[in-house]
Amino acid sequence: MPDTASLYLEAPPYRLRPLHPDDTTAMHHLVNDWEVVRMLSRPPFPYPRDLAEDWIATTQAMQARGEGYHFAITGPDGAFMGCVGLRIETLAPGGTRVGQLGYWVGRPYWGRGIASLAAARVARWALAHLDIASLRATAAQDNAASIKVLERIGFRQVGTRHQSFVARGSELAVGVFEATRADLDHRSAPGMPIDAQAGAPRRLVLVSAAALINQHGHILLARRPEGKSMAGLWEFPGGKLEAGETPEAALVRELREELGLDLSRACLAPFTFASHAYADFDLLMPLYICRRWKGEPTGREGQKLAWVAPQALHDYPMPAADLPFIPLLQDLL
Ligand SMILES: Nc1nc2c([nH]c(=O)n2[C@H]2C[C@H](O)[C@@H](COP(=O)(O)OP(=O)(O)OP(=O)(O)O)O2)c(=O)[nH]1
Ligand SMILES: [Mg+2]
Repeated sequence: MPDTASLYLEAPPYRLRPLHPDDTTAMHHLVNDWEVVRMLSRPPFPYPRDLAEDWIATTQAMQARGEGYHFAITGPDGAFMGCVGLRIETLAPGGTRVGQLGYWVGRPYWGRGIASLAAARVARWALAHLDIASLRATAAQDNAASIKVLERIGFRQVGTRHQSFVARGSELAVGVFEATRADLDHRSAPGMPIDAQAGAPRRLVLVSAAALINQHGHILLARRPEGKSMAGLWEFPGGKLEAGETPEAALVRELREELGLDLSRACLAPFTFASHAYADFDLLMPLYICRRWKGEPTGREGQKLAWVAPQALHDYPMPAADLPFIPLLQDLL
């Protein structure tokens, strides 16, 4: 299940919301169009109204079971313009969960970048809130518009295969695309040109983080919220040092801002550090152990929190820099 109750998303100037039986007429009208249907794999042409009704019911059932999330794309006036959604699939070997993304926009609304906005919004939402490692999508090789959408929002083509297209009565070659959190992070900074940092010297980012340990020997992890880089990964609470701040002062401030905790620098015991080269910066991050604080940790920035037993740390996907911490914490505890 998503870790947020809200399935009402903004993708300005458009809005996304769960599909509802009242959408049947508008949806049937827009999908029953050869130019739309021929690019979709499953619907036949002509597209009967019953199928629109069934599909809406299916999306509601999938959502209730946590198997998929499908949204109506609506205009500022509430007009129904298309759909975007994903189905969660478990890849056979290893059981990795991925989201299979799909979307379509009705012909009257083509050419406004709606699919890109809506698909990017749902992709970021899904990686931040669902337990999935990455997103997949396919696009027929003759569907240049859809391929452009995927590339624009950060998907990479990882292969090709054949898929049956019912309306066209044949198997067609489709491109298989993938996007990880890192792929989307490089595209998601609003208003920032993708190549803005090309040629700039590498940045060193200093971050202080804490392993808060409770009386049961469990460690507090926080899920990075949507809108931050690496959204959806579980981290040790903390944050960047401000100019002139010591690592301990920064951590005391961050734990107050992020978790509402009151603690003294004397409660922070240096434990180890991470030094990791990310694609676009180098991270240097001391990790402190903390066993005493005042207050009950609460996710003040909307982040989900979890107290995790040392042996379960591997079940919480973490930023690459944190992985060496896991055996060290398991040894300590
Ligand atoms: N806090 C924290 N950050 C981590 C961990 N692992 C890891 O790679 N990082 C990275 C993610 C970010 O690039 C950076 C910390 O940035 P942040 O976004 O939390 O910084 P902040 O709390 O100061 O937040 P902001 O004001 O910059 O939004 O360090 C971790 O375990 N804890
Ligand atoms: Mg932080």
